[in-house]
This record gives sequence, structure tokens and C-alpha cells, in this order.
Amino acid sequence: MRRKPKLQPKKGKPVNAIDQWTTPPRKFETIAIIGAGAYGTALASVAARAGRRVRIFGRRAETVNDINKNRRNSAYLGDEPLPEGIEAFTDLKAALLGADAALLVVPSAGIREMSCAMRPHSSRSMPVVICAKGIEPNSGLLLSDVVREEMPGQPVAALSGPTFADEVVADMPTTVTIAAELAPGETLEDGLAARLALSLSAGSFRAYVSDDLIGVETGGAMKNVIAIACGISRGAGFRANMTAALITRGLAEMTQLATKLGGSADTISGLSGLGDLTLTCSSEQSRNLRFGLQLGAGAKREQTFDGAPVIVEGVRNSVSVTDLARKLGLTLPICEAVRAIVHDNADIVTTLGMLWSRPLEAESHEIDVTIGHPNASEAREKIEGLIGC
Ligand SMILES: NC(=O)c1ccc[n+]([C@@H]2O[C@H](COP(=O)([O-])OP(=O)(O)OC[C@H]3O[C@@H](n4cnc5c(N)ncnc54)[C@H](O)[C@@H]3O)[C@@H](O)[C@H]2O)c1
Ligand SMILES: O=P(O)(O)OC[C@H](O)CO
Repeated sequence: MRRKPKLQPKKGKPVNAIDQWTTPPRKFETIAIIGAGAYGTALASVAARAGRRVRIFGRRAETVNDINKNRRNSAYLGDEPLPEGIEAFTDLKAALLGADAALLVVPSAGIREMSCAMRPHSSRSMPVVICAKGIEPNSGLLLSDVVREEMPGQPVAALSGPTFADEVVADMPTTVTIAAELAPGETLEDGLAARLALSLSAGSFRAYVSDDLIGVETGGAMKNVIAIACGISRGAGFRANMTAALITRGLAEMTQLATKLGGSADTISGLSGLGDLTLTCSSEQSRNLRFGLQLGAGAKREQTFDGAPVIVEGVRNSVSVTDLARKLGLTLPICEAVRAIVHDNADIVTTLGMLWSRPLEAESHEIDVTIGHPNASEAREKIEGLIGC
């Protein structure tokens, strides 16, 4: 078995730490986790290790029994033992009973239905923390707005960042950003994000706080689309320079959409943006990257993962992100390329080649310049020639 190195926290007073603030915010004691898949179970472990009482809801009785009887979730997380203090339920009402906060950890496609089902069983003051990554198709709503529509008046937050579930459950060092808007007169020190961060941070799990819900959610939704692009490119035979270009220009697309929606560029350069983009685009633990790799190597969409129903958020979000950008008058070339390849069966080499033959432009989006490409067809031919088409 691989050795798991442990962090050794340094003794002494940390600087500007939430638990050292003048009046540290009150912790939430009982946390409901809605969704007993890989990430829901991993976050249940985090909350339990931080000393919270944890009640997790899962749809499948075998999974719930496995958690309660064997302290494992073998279907999603293999043999990794779960800490004490987690109780699992197939009954949503029972899981939400007495919950001070709920983490919503189902795929983005299930957020509306699940928040609607939670509403009758949730106390009005219970914050709902979105841990899924996505933008709703058709409406173009952030998931926090979907929850607000289904659970009016409920406090809402988002938890996002570079976090593979199997590392989180194994208590490997992990950082996230927790974001919640501030009420009038409230500061980050007494806001919801700080209460959640203090309730969940312990040992190897460290949460930073933000009041930029839009930036955090937009970054999380888009990084999966860019990871698919990186996978497709690598799978098709392109190399490291191309990956670096896709990550960097992908980050520019994330910044463009987030700032247009009212989020901050600073947030996109943080854990929930650049941090998660780096993780997802560079590690084959990522489902989005692996999906892209398989497509790039010639698999049809339905052949990926041998036909298993794996959650690849970037598939649906390549459509919701580009629809939203088009409505806002933005062009996101990499996200558009992923959408064309994944949903419209566009030819991979031609589509990626088109990214290189677009008019030349200033790197900064604050400078609105495009320079006609003198050799567009030559550029495309070169790219096709590179991988022998
Ligand atoms: N797995 C990770 O490493 C990880 C890390 C960070 C964020 N996330 C995000 O968390 C979300 C969940 O991912 P996951 O990895 O836990 O997925 P998963 O496939 O492991 O588990 C999903 C869970 O949600 C349930 N579910 C599936 N569809 C549903 C629906 N329509 N309505 C209600 N419940 C449904 C499943 O029964 C399962 O319990 C995704 O948005 C993902 O991007 C995952
Ligand atoms: O496996 P992925 O690609 O869904 O990525 C999981 C997480 O979002 C990584 O932060």
C-alpha cells in the first residue's frame, strides 16, 4: 500500500486565521450531506474529521448500508475507511433532520430537482452549500440561483476548488474556496463563508473564504470544459505547448465570462479558478480530462469509459457555458470547440486547427484589438501536417 504522508501543523499563532479573528464565527454543529457519491462521501469525511455530526443522504440502499455497516463507500471510493460520526440515510427528511447546514453534492443536472425535494424538510435558516460544478442549460443560471428559485429565502454558498474525492477522503492535503454573498453591513469575518470554513477546516483540509459567489461558481463550471479540450488535444497527439496554450487561453475565457457576469478576475486566479483548472487539466484522475483523451484518441462519445455512466460535467456545461456567453455577446473559442467536437461531431483536427487560424489579437481582454491573420490557411495546413492528416 502507498504511504500517505501527513502534514505536521506548525505550532504557534497563525496570522489572519479565521479562528483567531476578534470574534471567531460560530461553527455549524450538524451537517447534512445530500448525495452519497464520491465527493459527497469525501466531504462527509471532512466534516466528521472536523468534529461535526454528519448525516448523509444517498439514493441507493446498498451505498447507505455500506456506509453505516462497513464504514466504507465501496461503490465510489474503494476500501478507504470513513471516519466515525457519519450516519447515512435513504430518507431525505431524516438526513435533513436537525441539520444546521447542508452540502448539496449531486451532479449539476440534479441540483434543481434535489433542492426542490429538500425544501419541505429544511429549516429556513439552514444554509445550502453548492458543491457541484455547473451552469444550468437553457436558463443559464448559476447553481446558486437555481437553489434560490427552488428554496426561496434560503441562505446559499458554494464550495469549490482543486479536490479529487479520493485524495480528500484519504485526508491528503486539500484546499478549497467557500463563497457566500455578504448581507448589508456584514463583513467577511462574520459572514456565512467564514462560519462554514471554520466548521469544515481541520487537519489536511483548509478552506479559504470569499464573497464572490459568481466568480467561484463560474470558474468551477468552466474548468471542466477546458479540461476536456486538453484531453482531446493530448489524445489526438498534440503536445505540451498546446496544453499550456489551452490552459492559459482557457483561463482567459473563464475570466471573460466571470467578469461579464459580475464576478472578479481575482477569484478566477484563485483556487476555484486557476487552482482547479490546473488540477483538472493535468491529472488523469480527472474524469473530464480522461473523457477528452478518449475522444481525442478516436472514441465516440458513447464508447468512452466503456459505456459506463460516468459524470463528466464538462459535456453538458460546454453547451450551457457557450449558450450563456453567446447571449452575453462573448466568444469563447475553446469552449465552442469542445461543444462542436462533443455535441456536433465536428472533426477534431480541423476544429482545434481553427483555434490557431483565428485573427491575431491582443492577449489582454482589456485591449479590444484584432489583427487580420495573414496566413490563416497556411496555419491550418501546418497544424494538420503536424499530426499527419
Ligand atoms: N468526484 C470528485 O472528485 C469531485 C470533486 C469536486 C467536485 N465534484 C463535483 O461534485 C458533483 C458530484 O460529483 P461526484 O463525483 O460525487 O459524482 P458521483 O457520480 O460519484 O456521485 C453522484 C451522486 O449523486 C447521485 N445522483 C446522480 N444523479 C442525480 C440526480 N439527477 N439527482 C440526484 N442525485 C443524483 C448519485 O446517486 C450519486 O450518489 C459534480 O458536480 C462534480 O463536478 C466532484
Ligand atoms: O474528475 P473531474 O474531472 O470531475 O474533476 C473533479 C473535481 O472537479 C476536481 O476538482
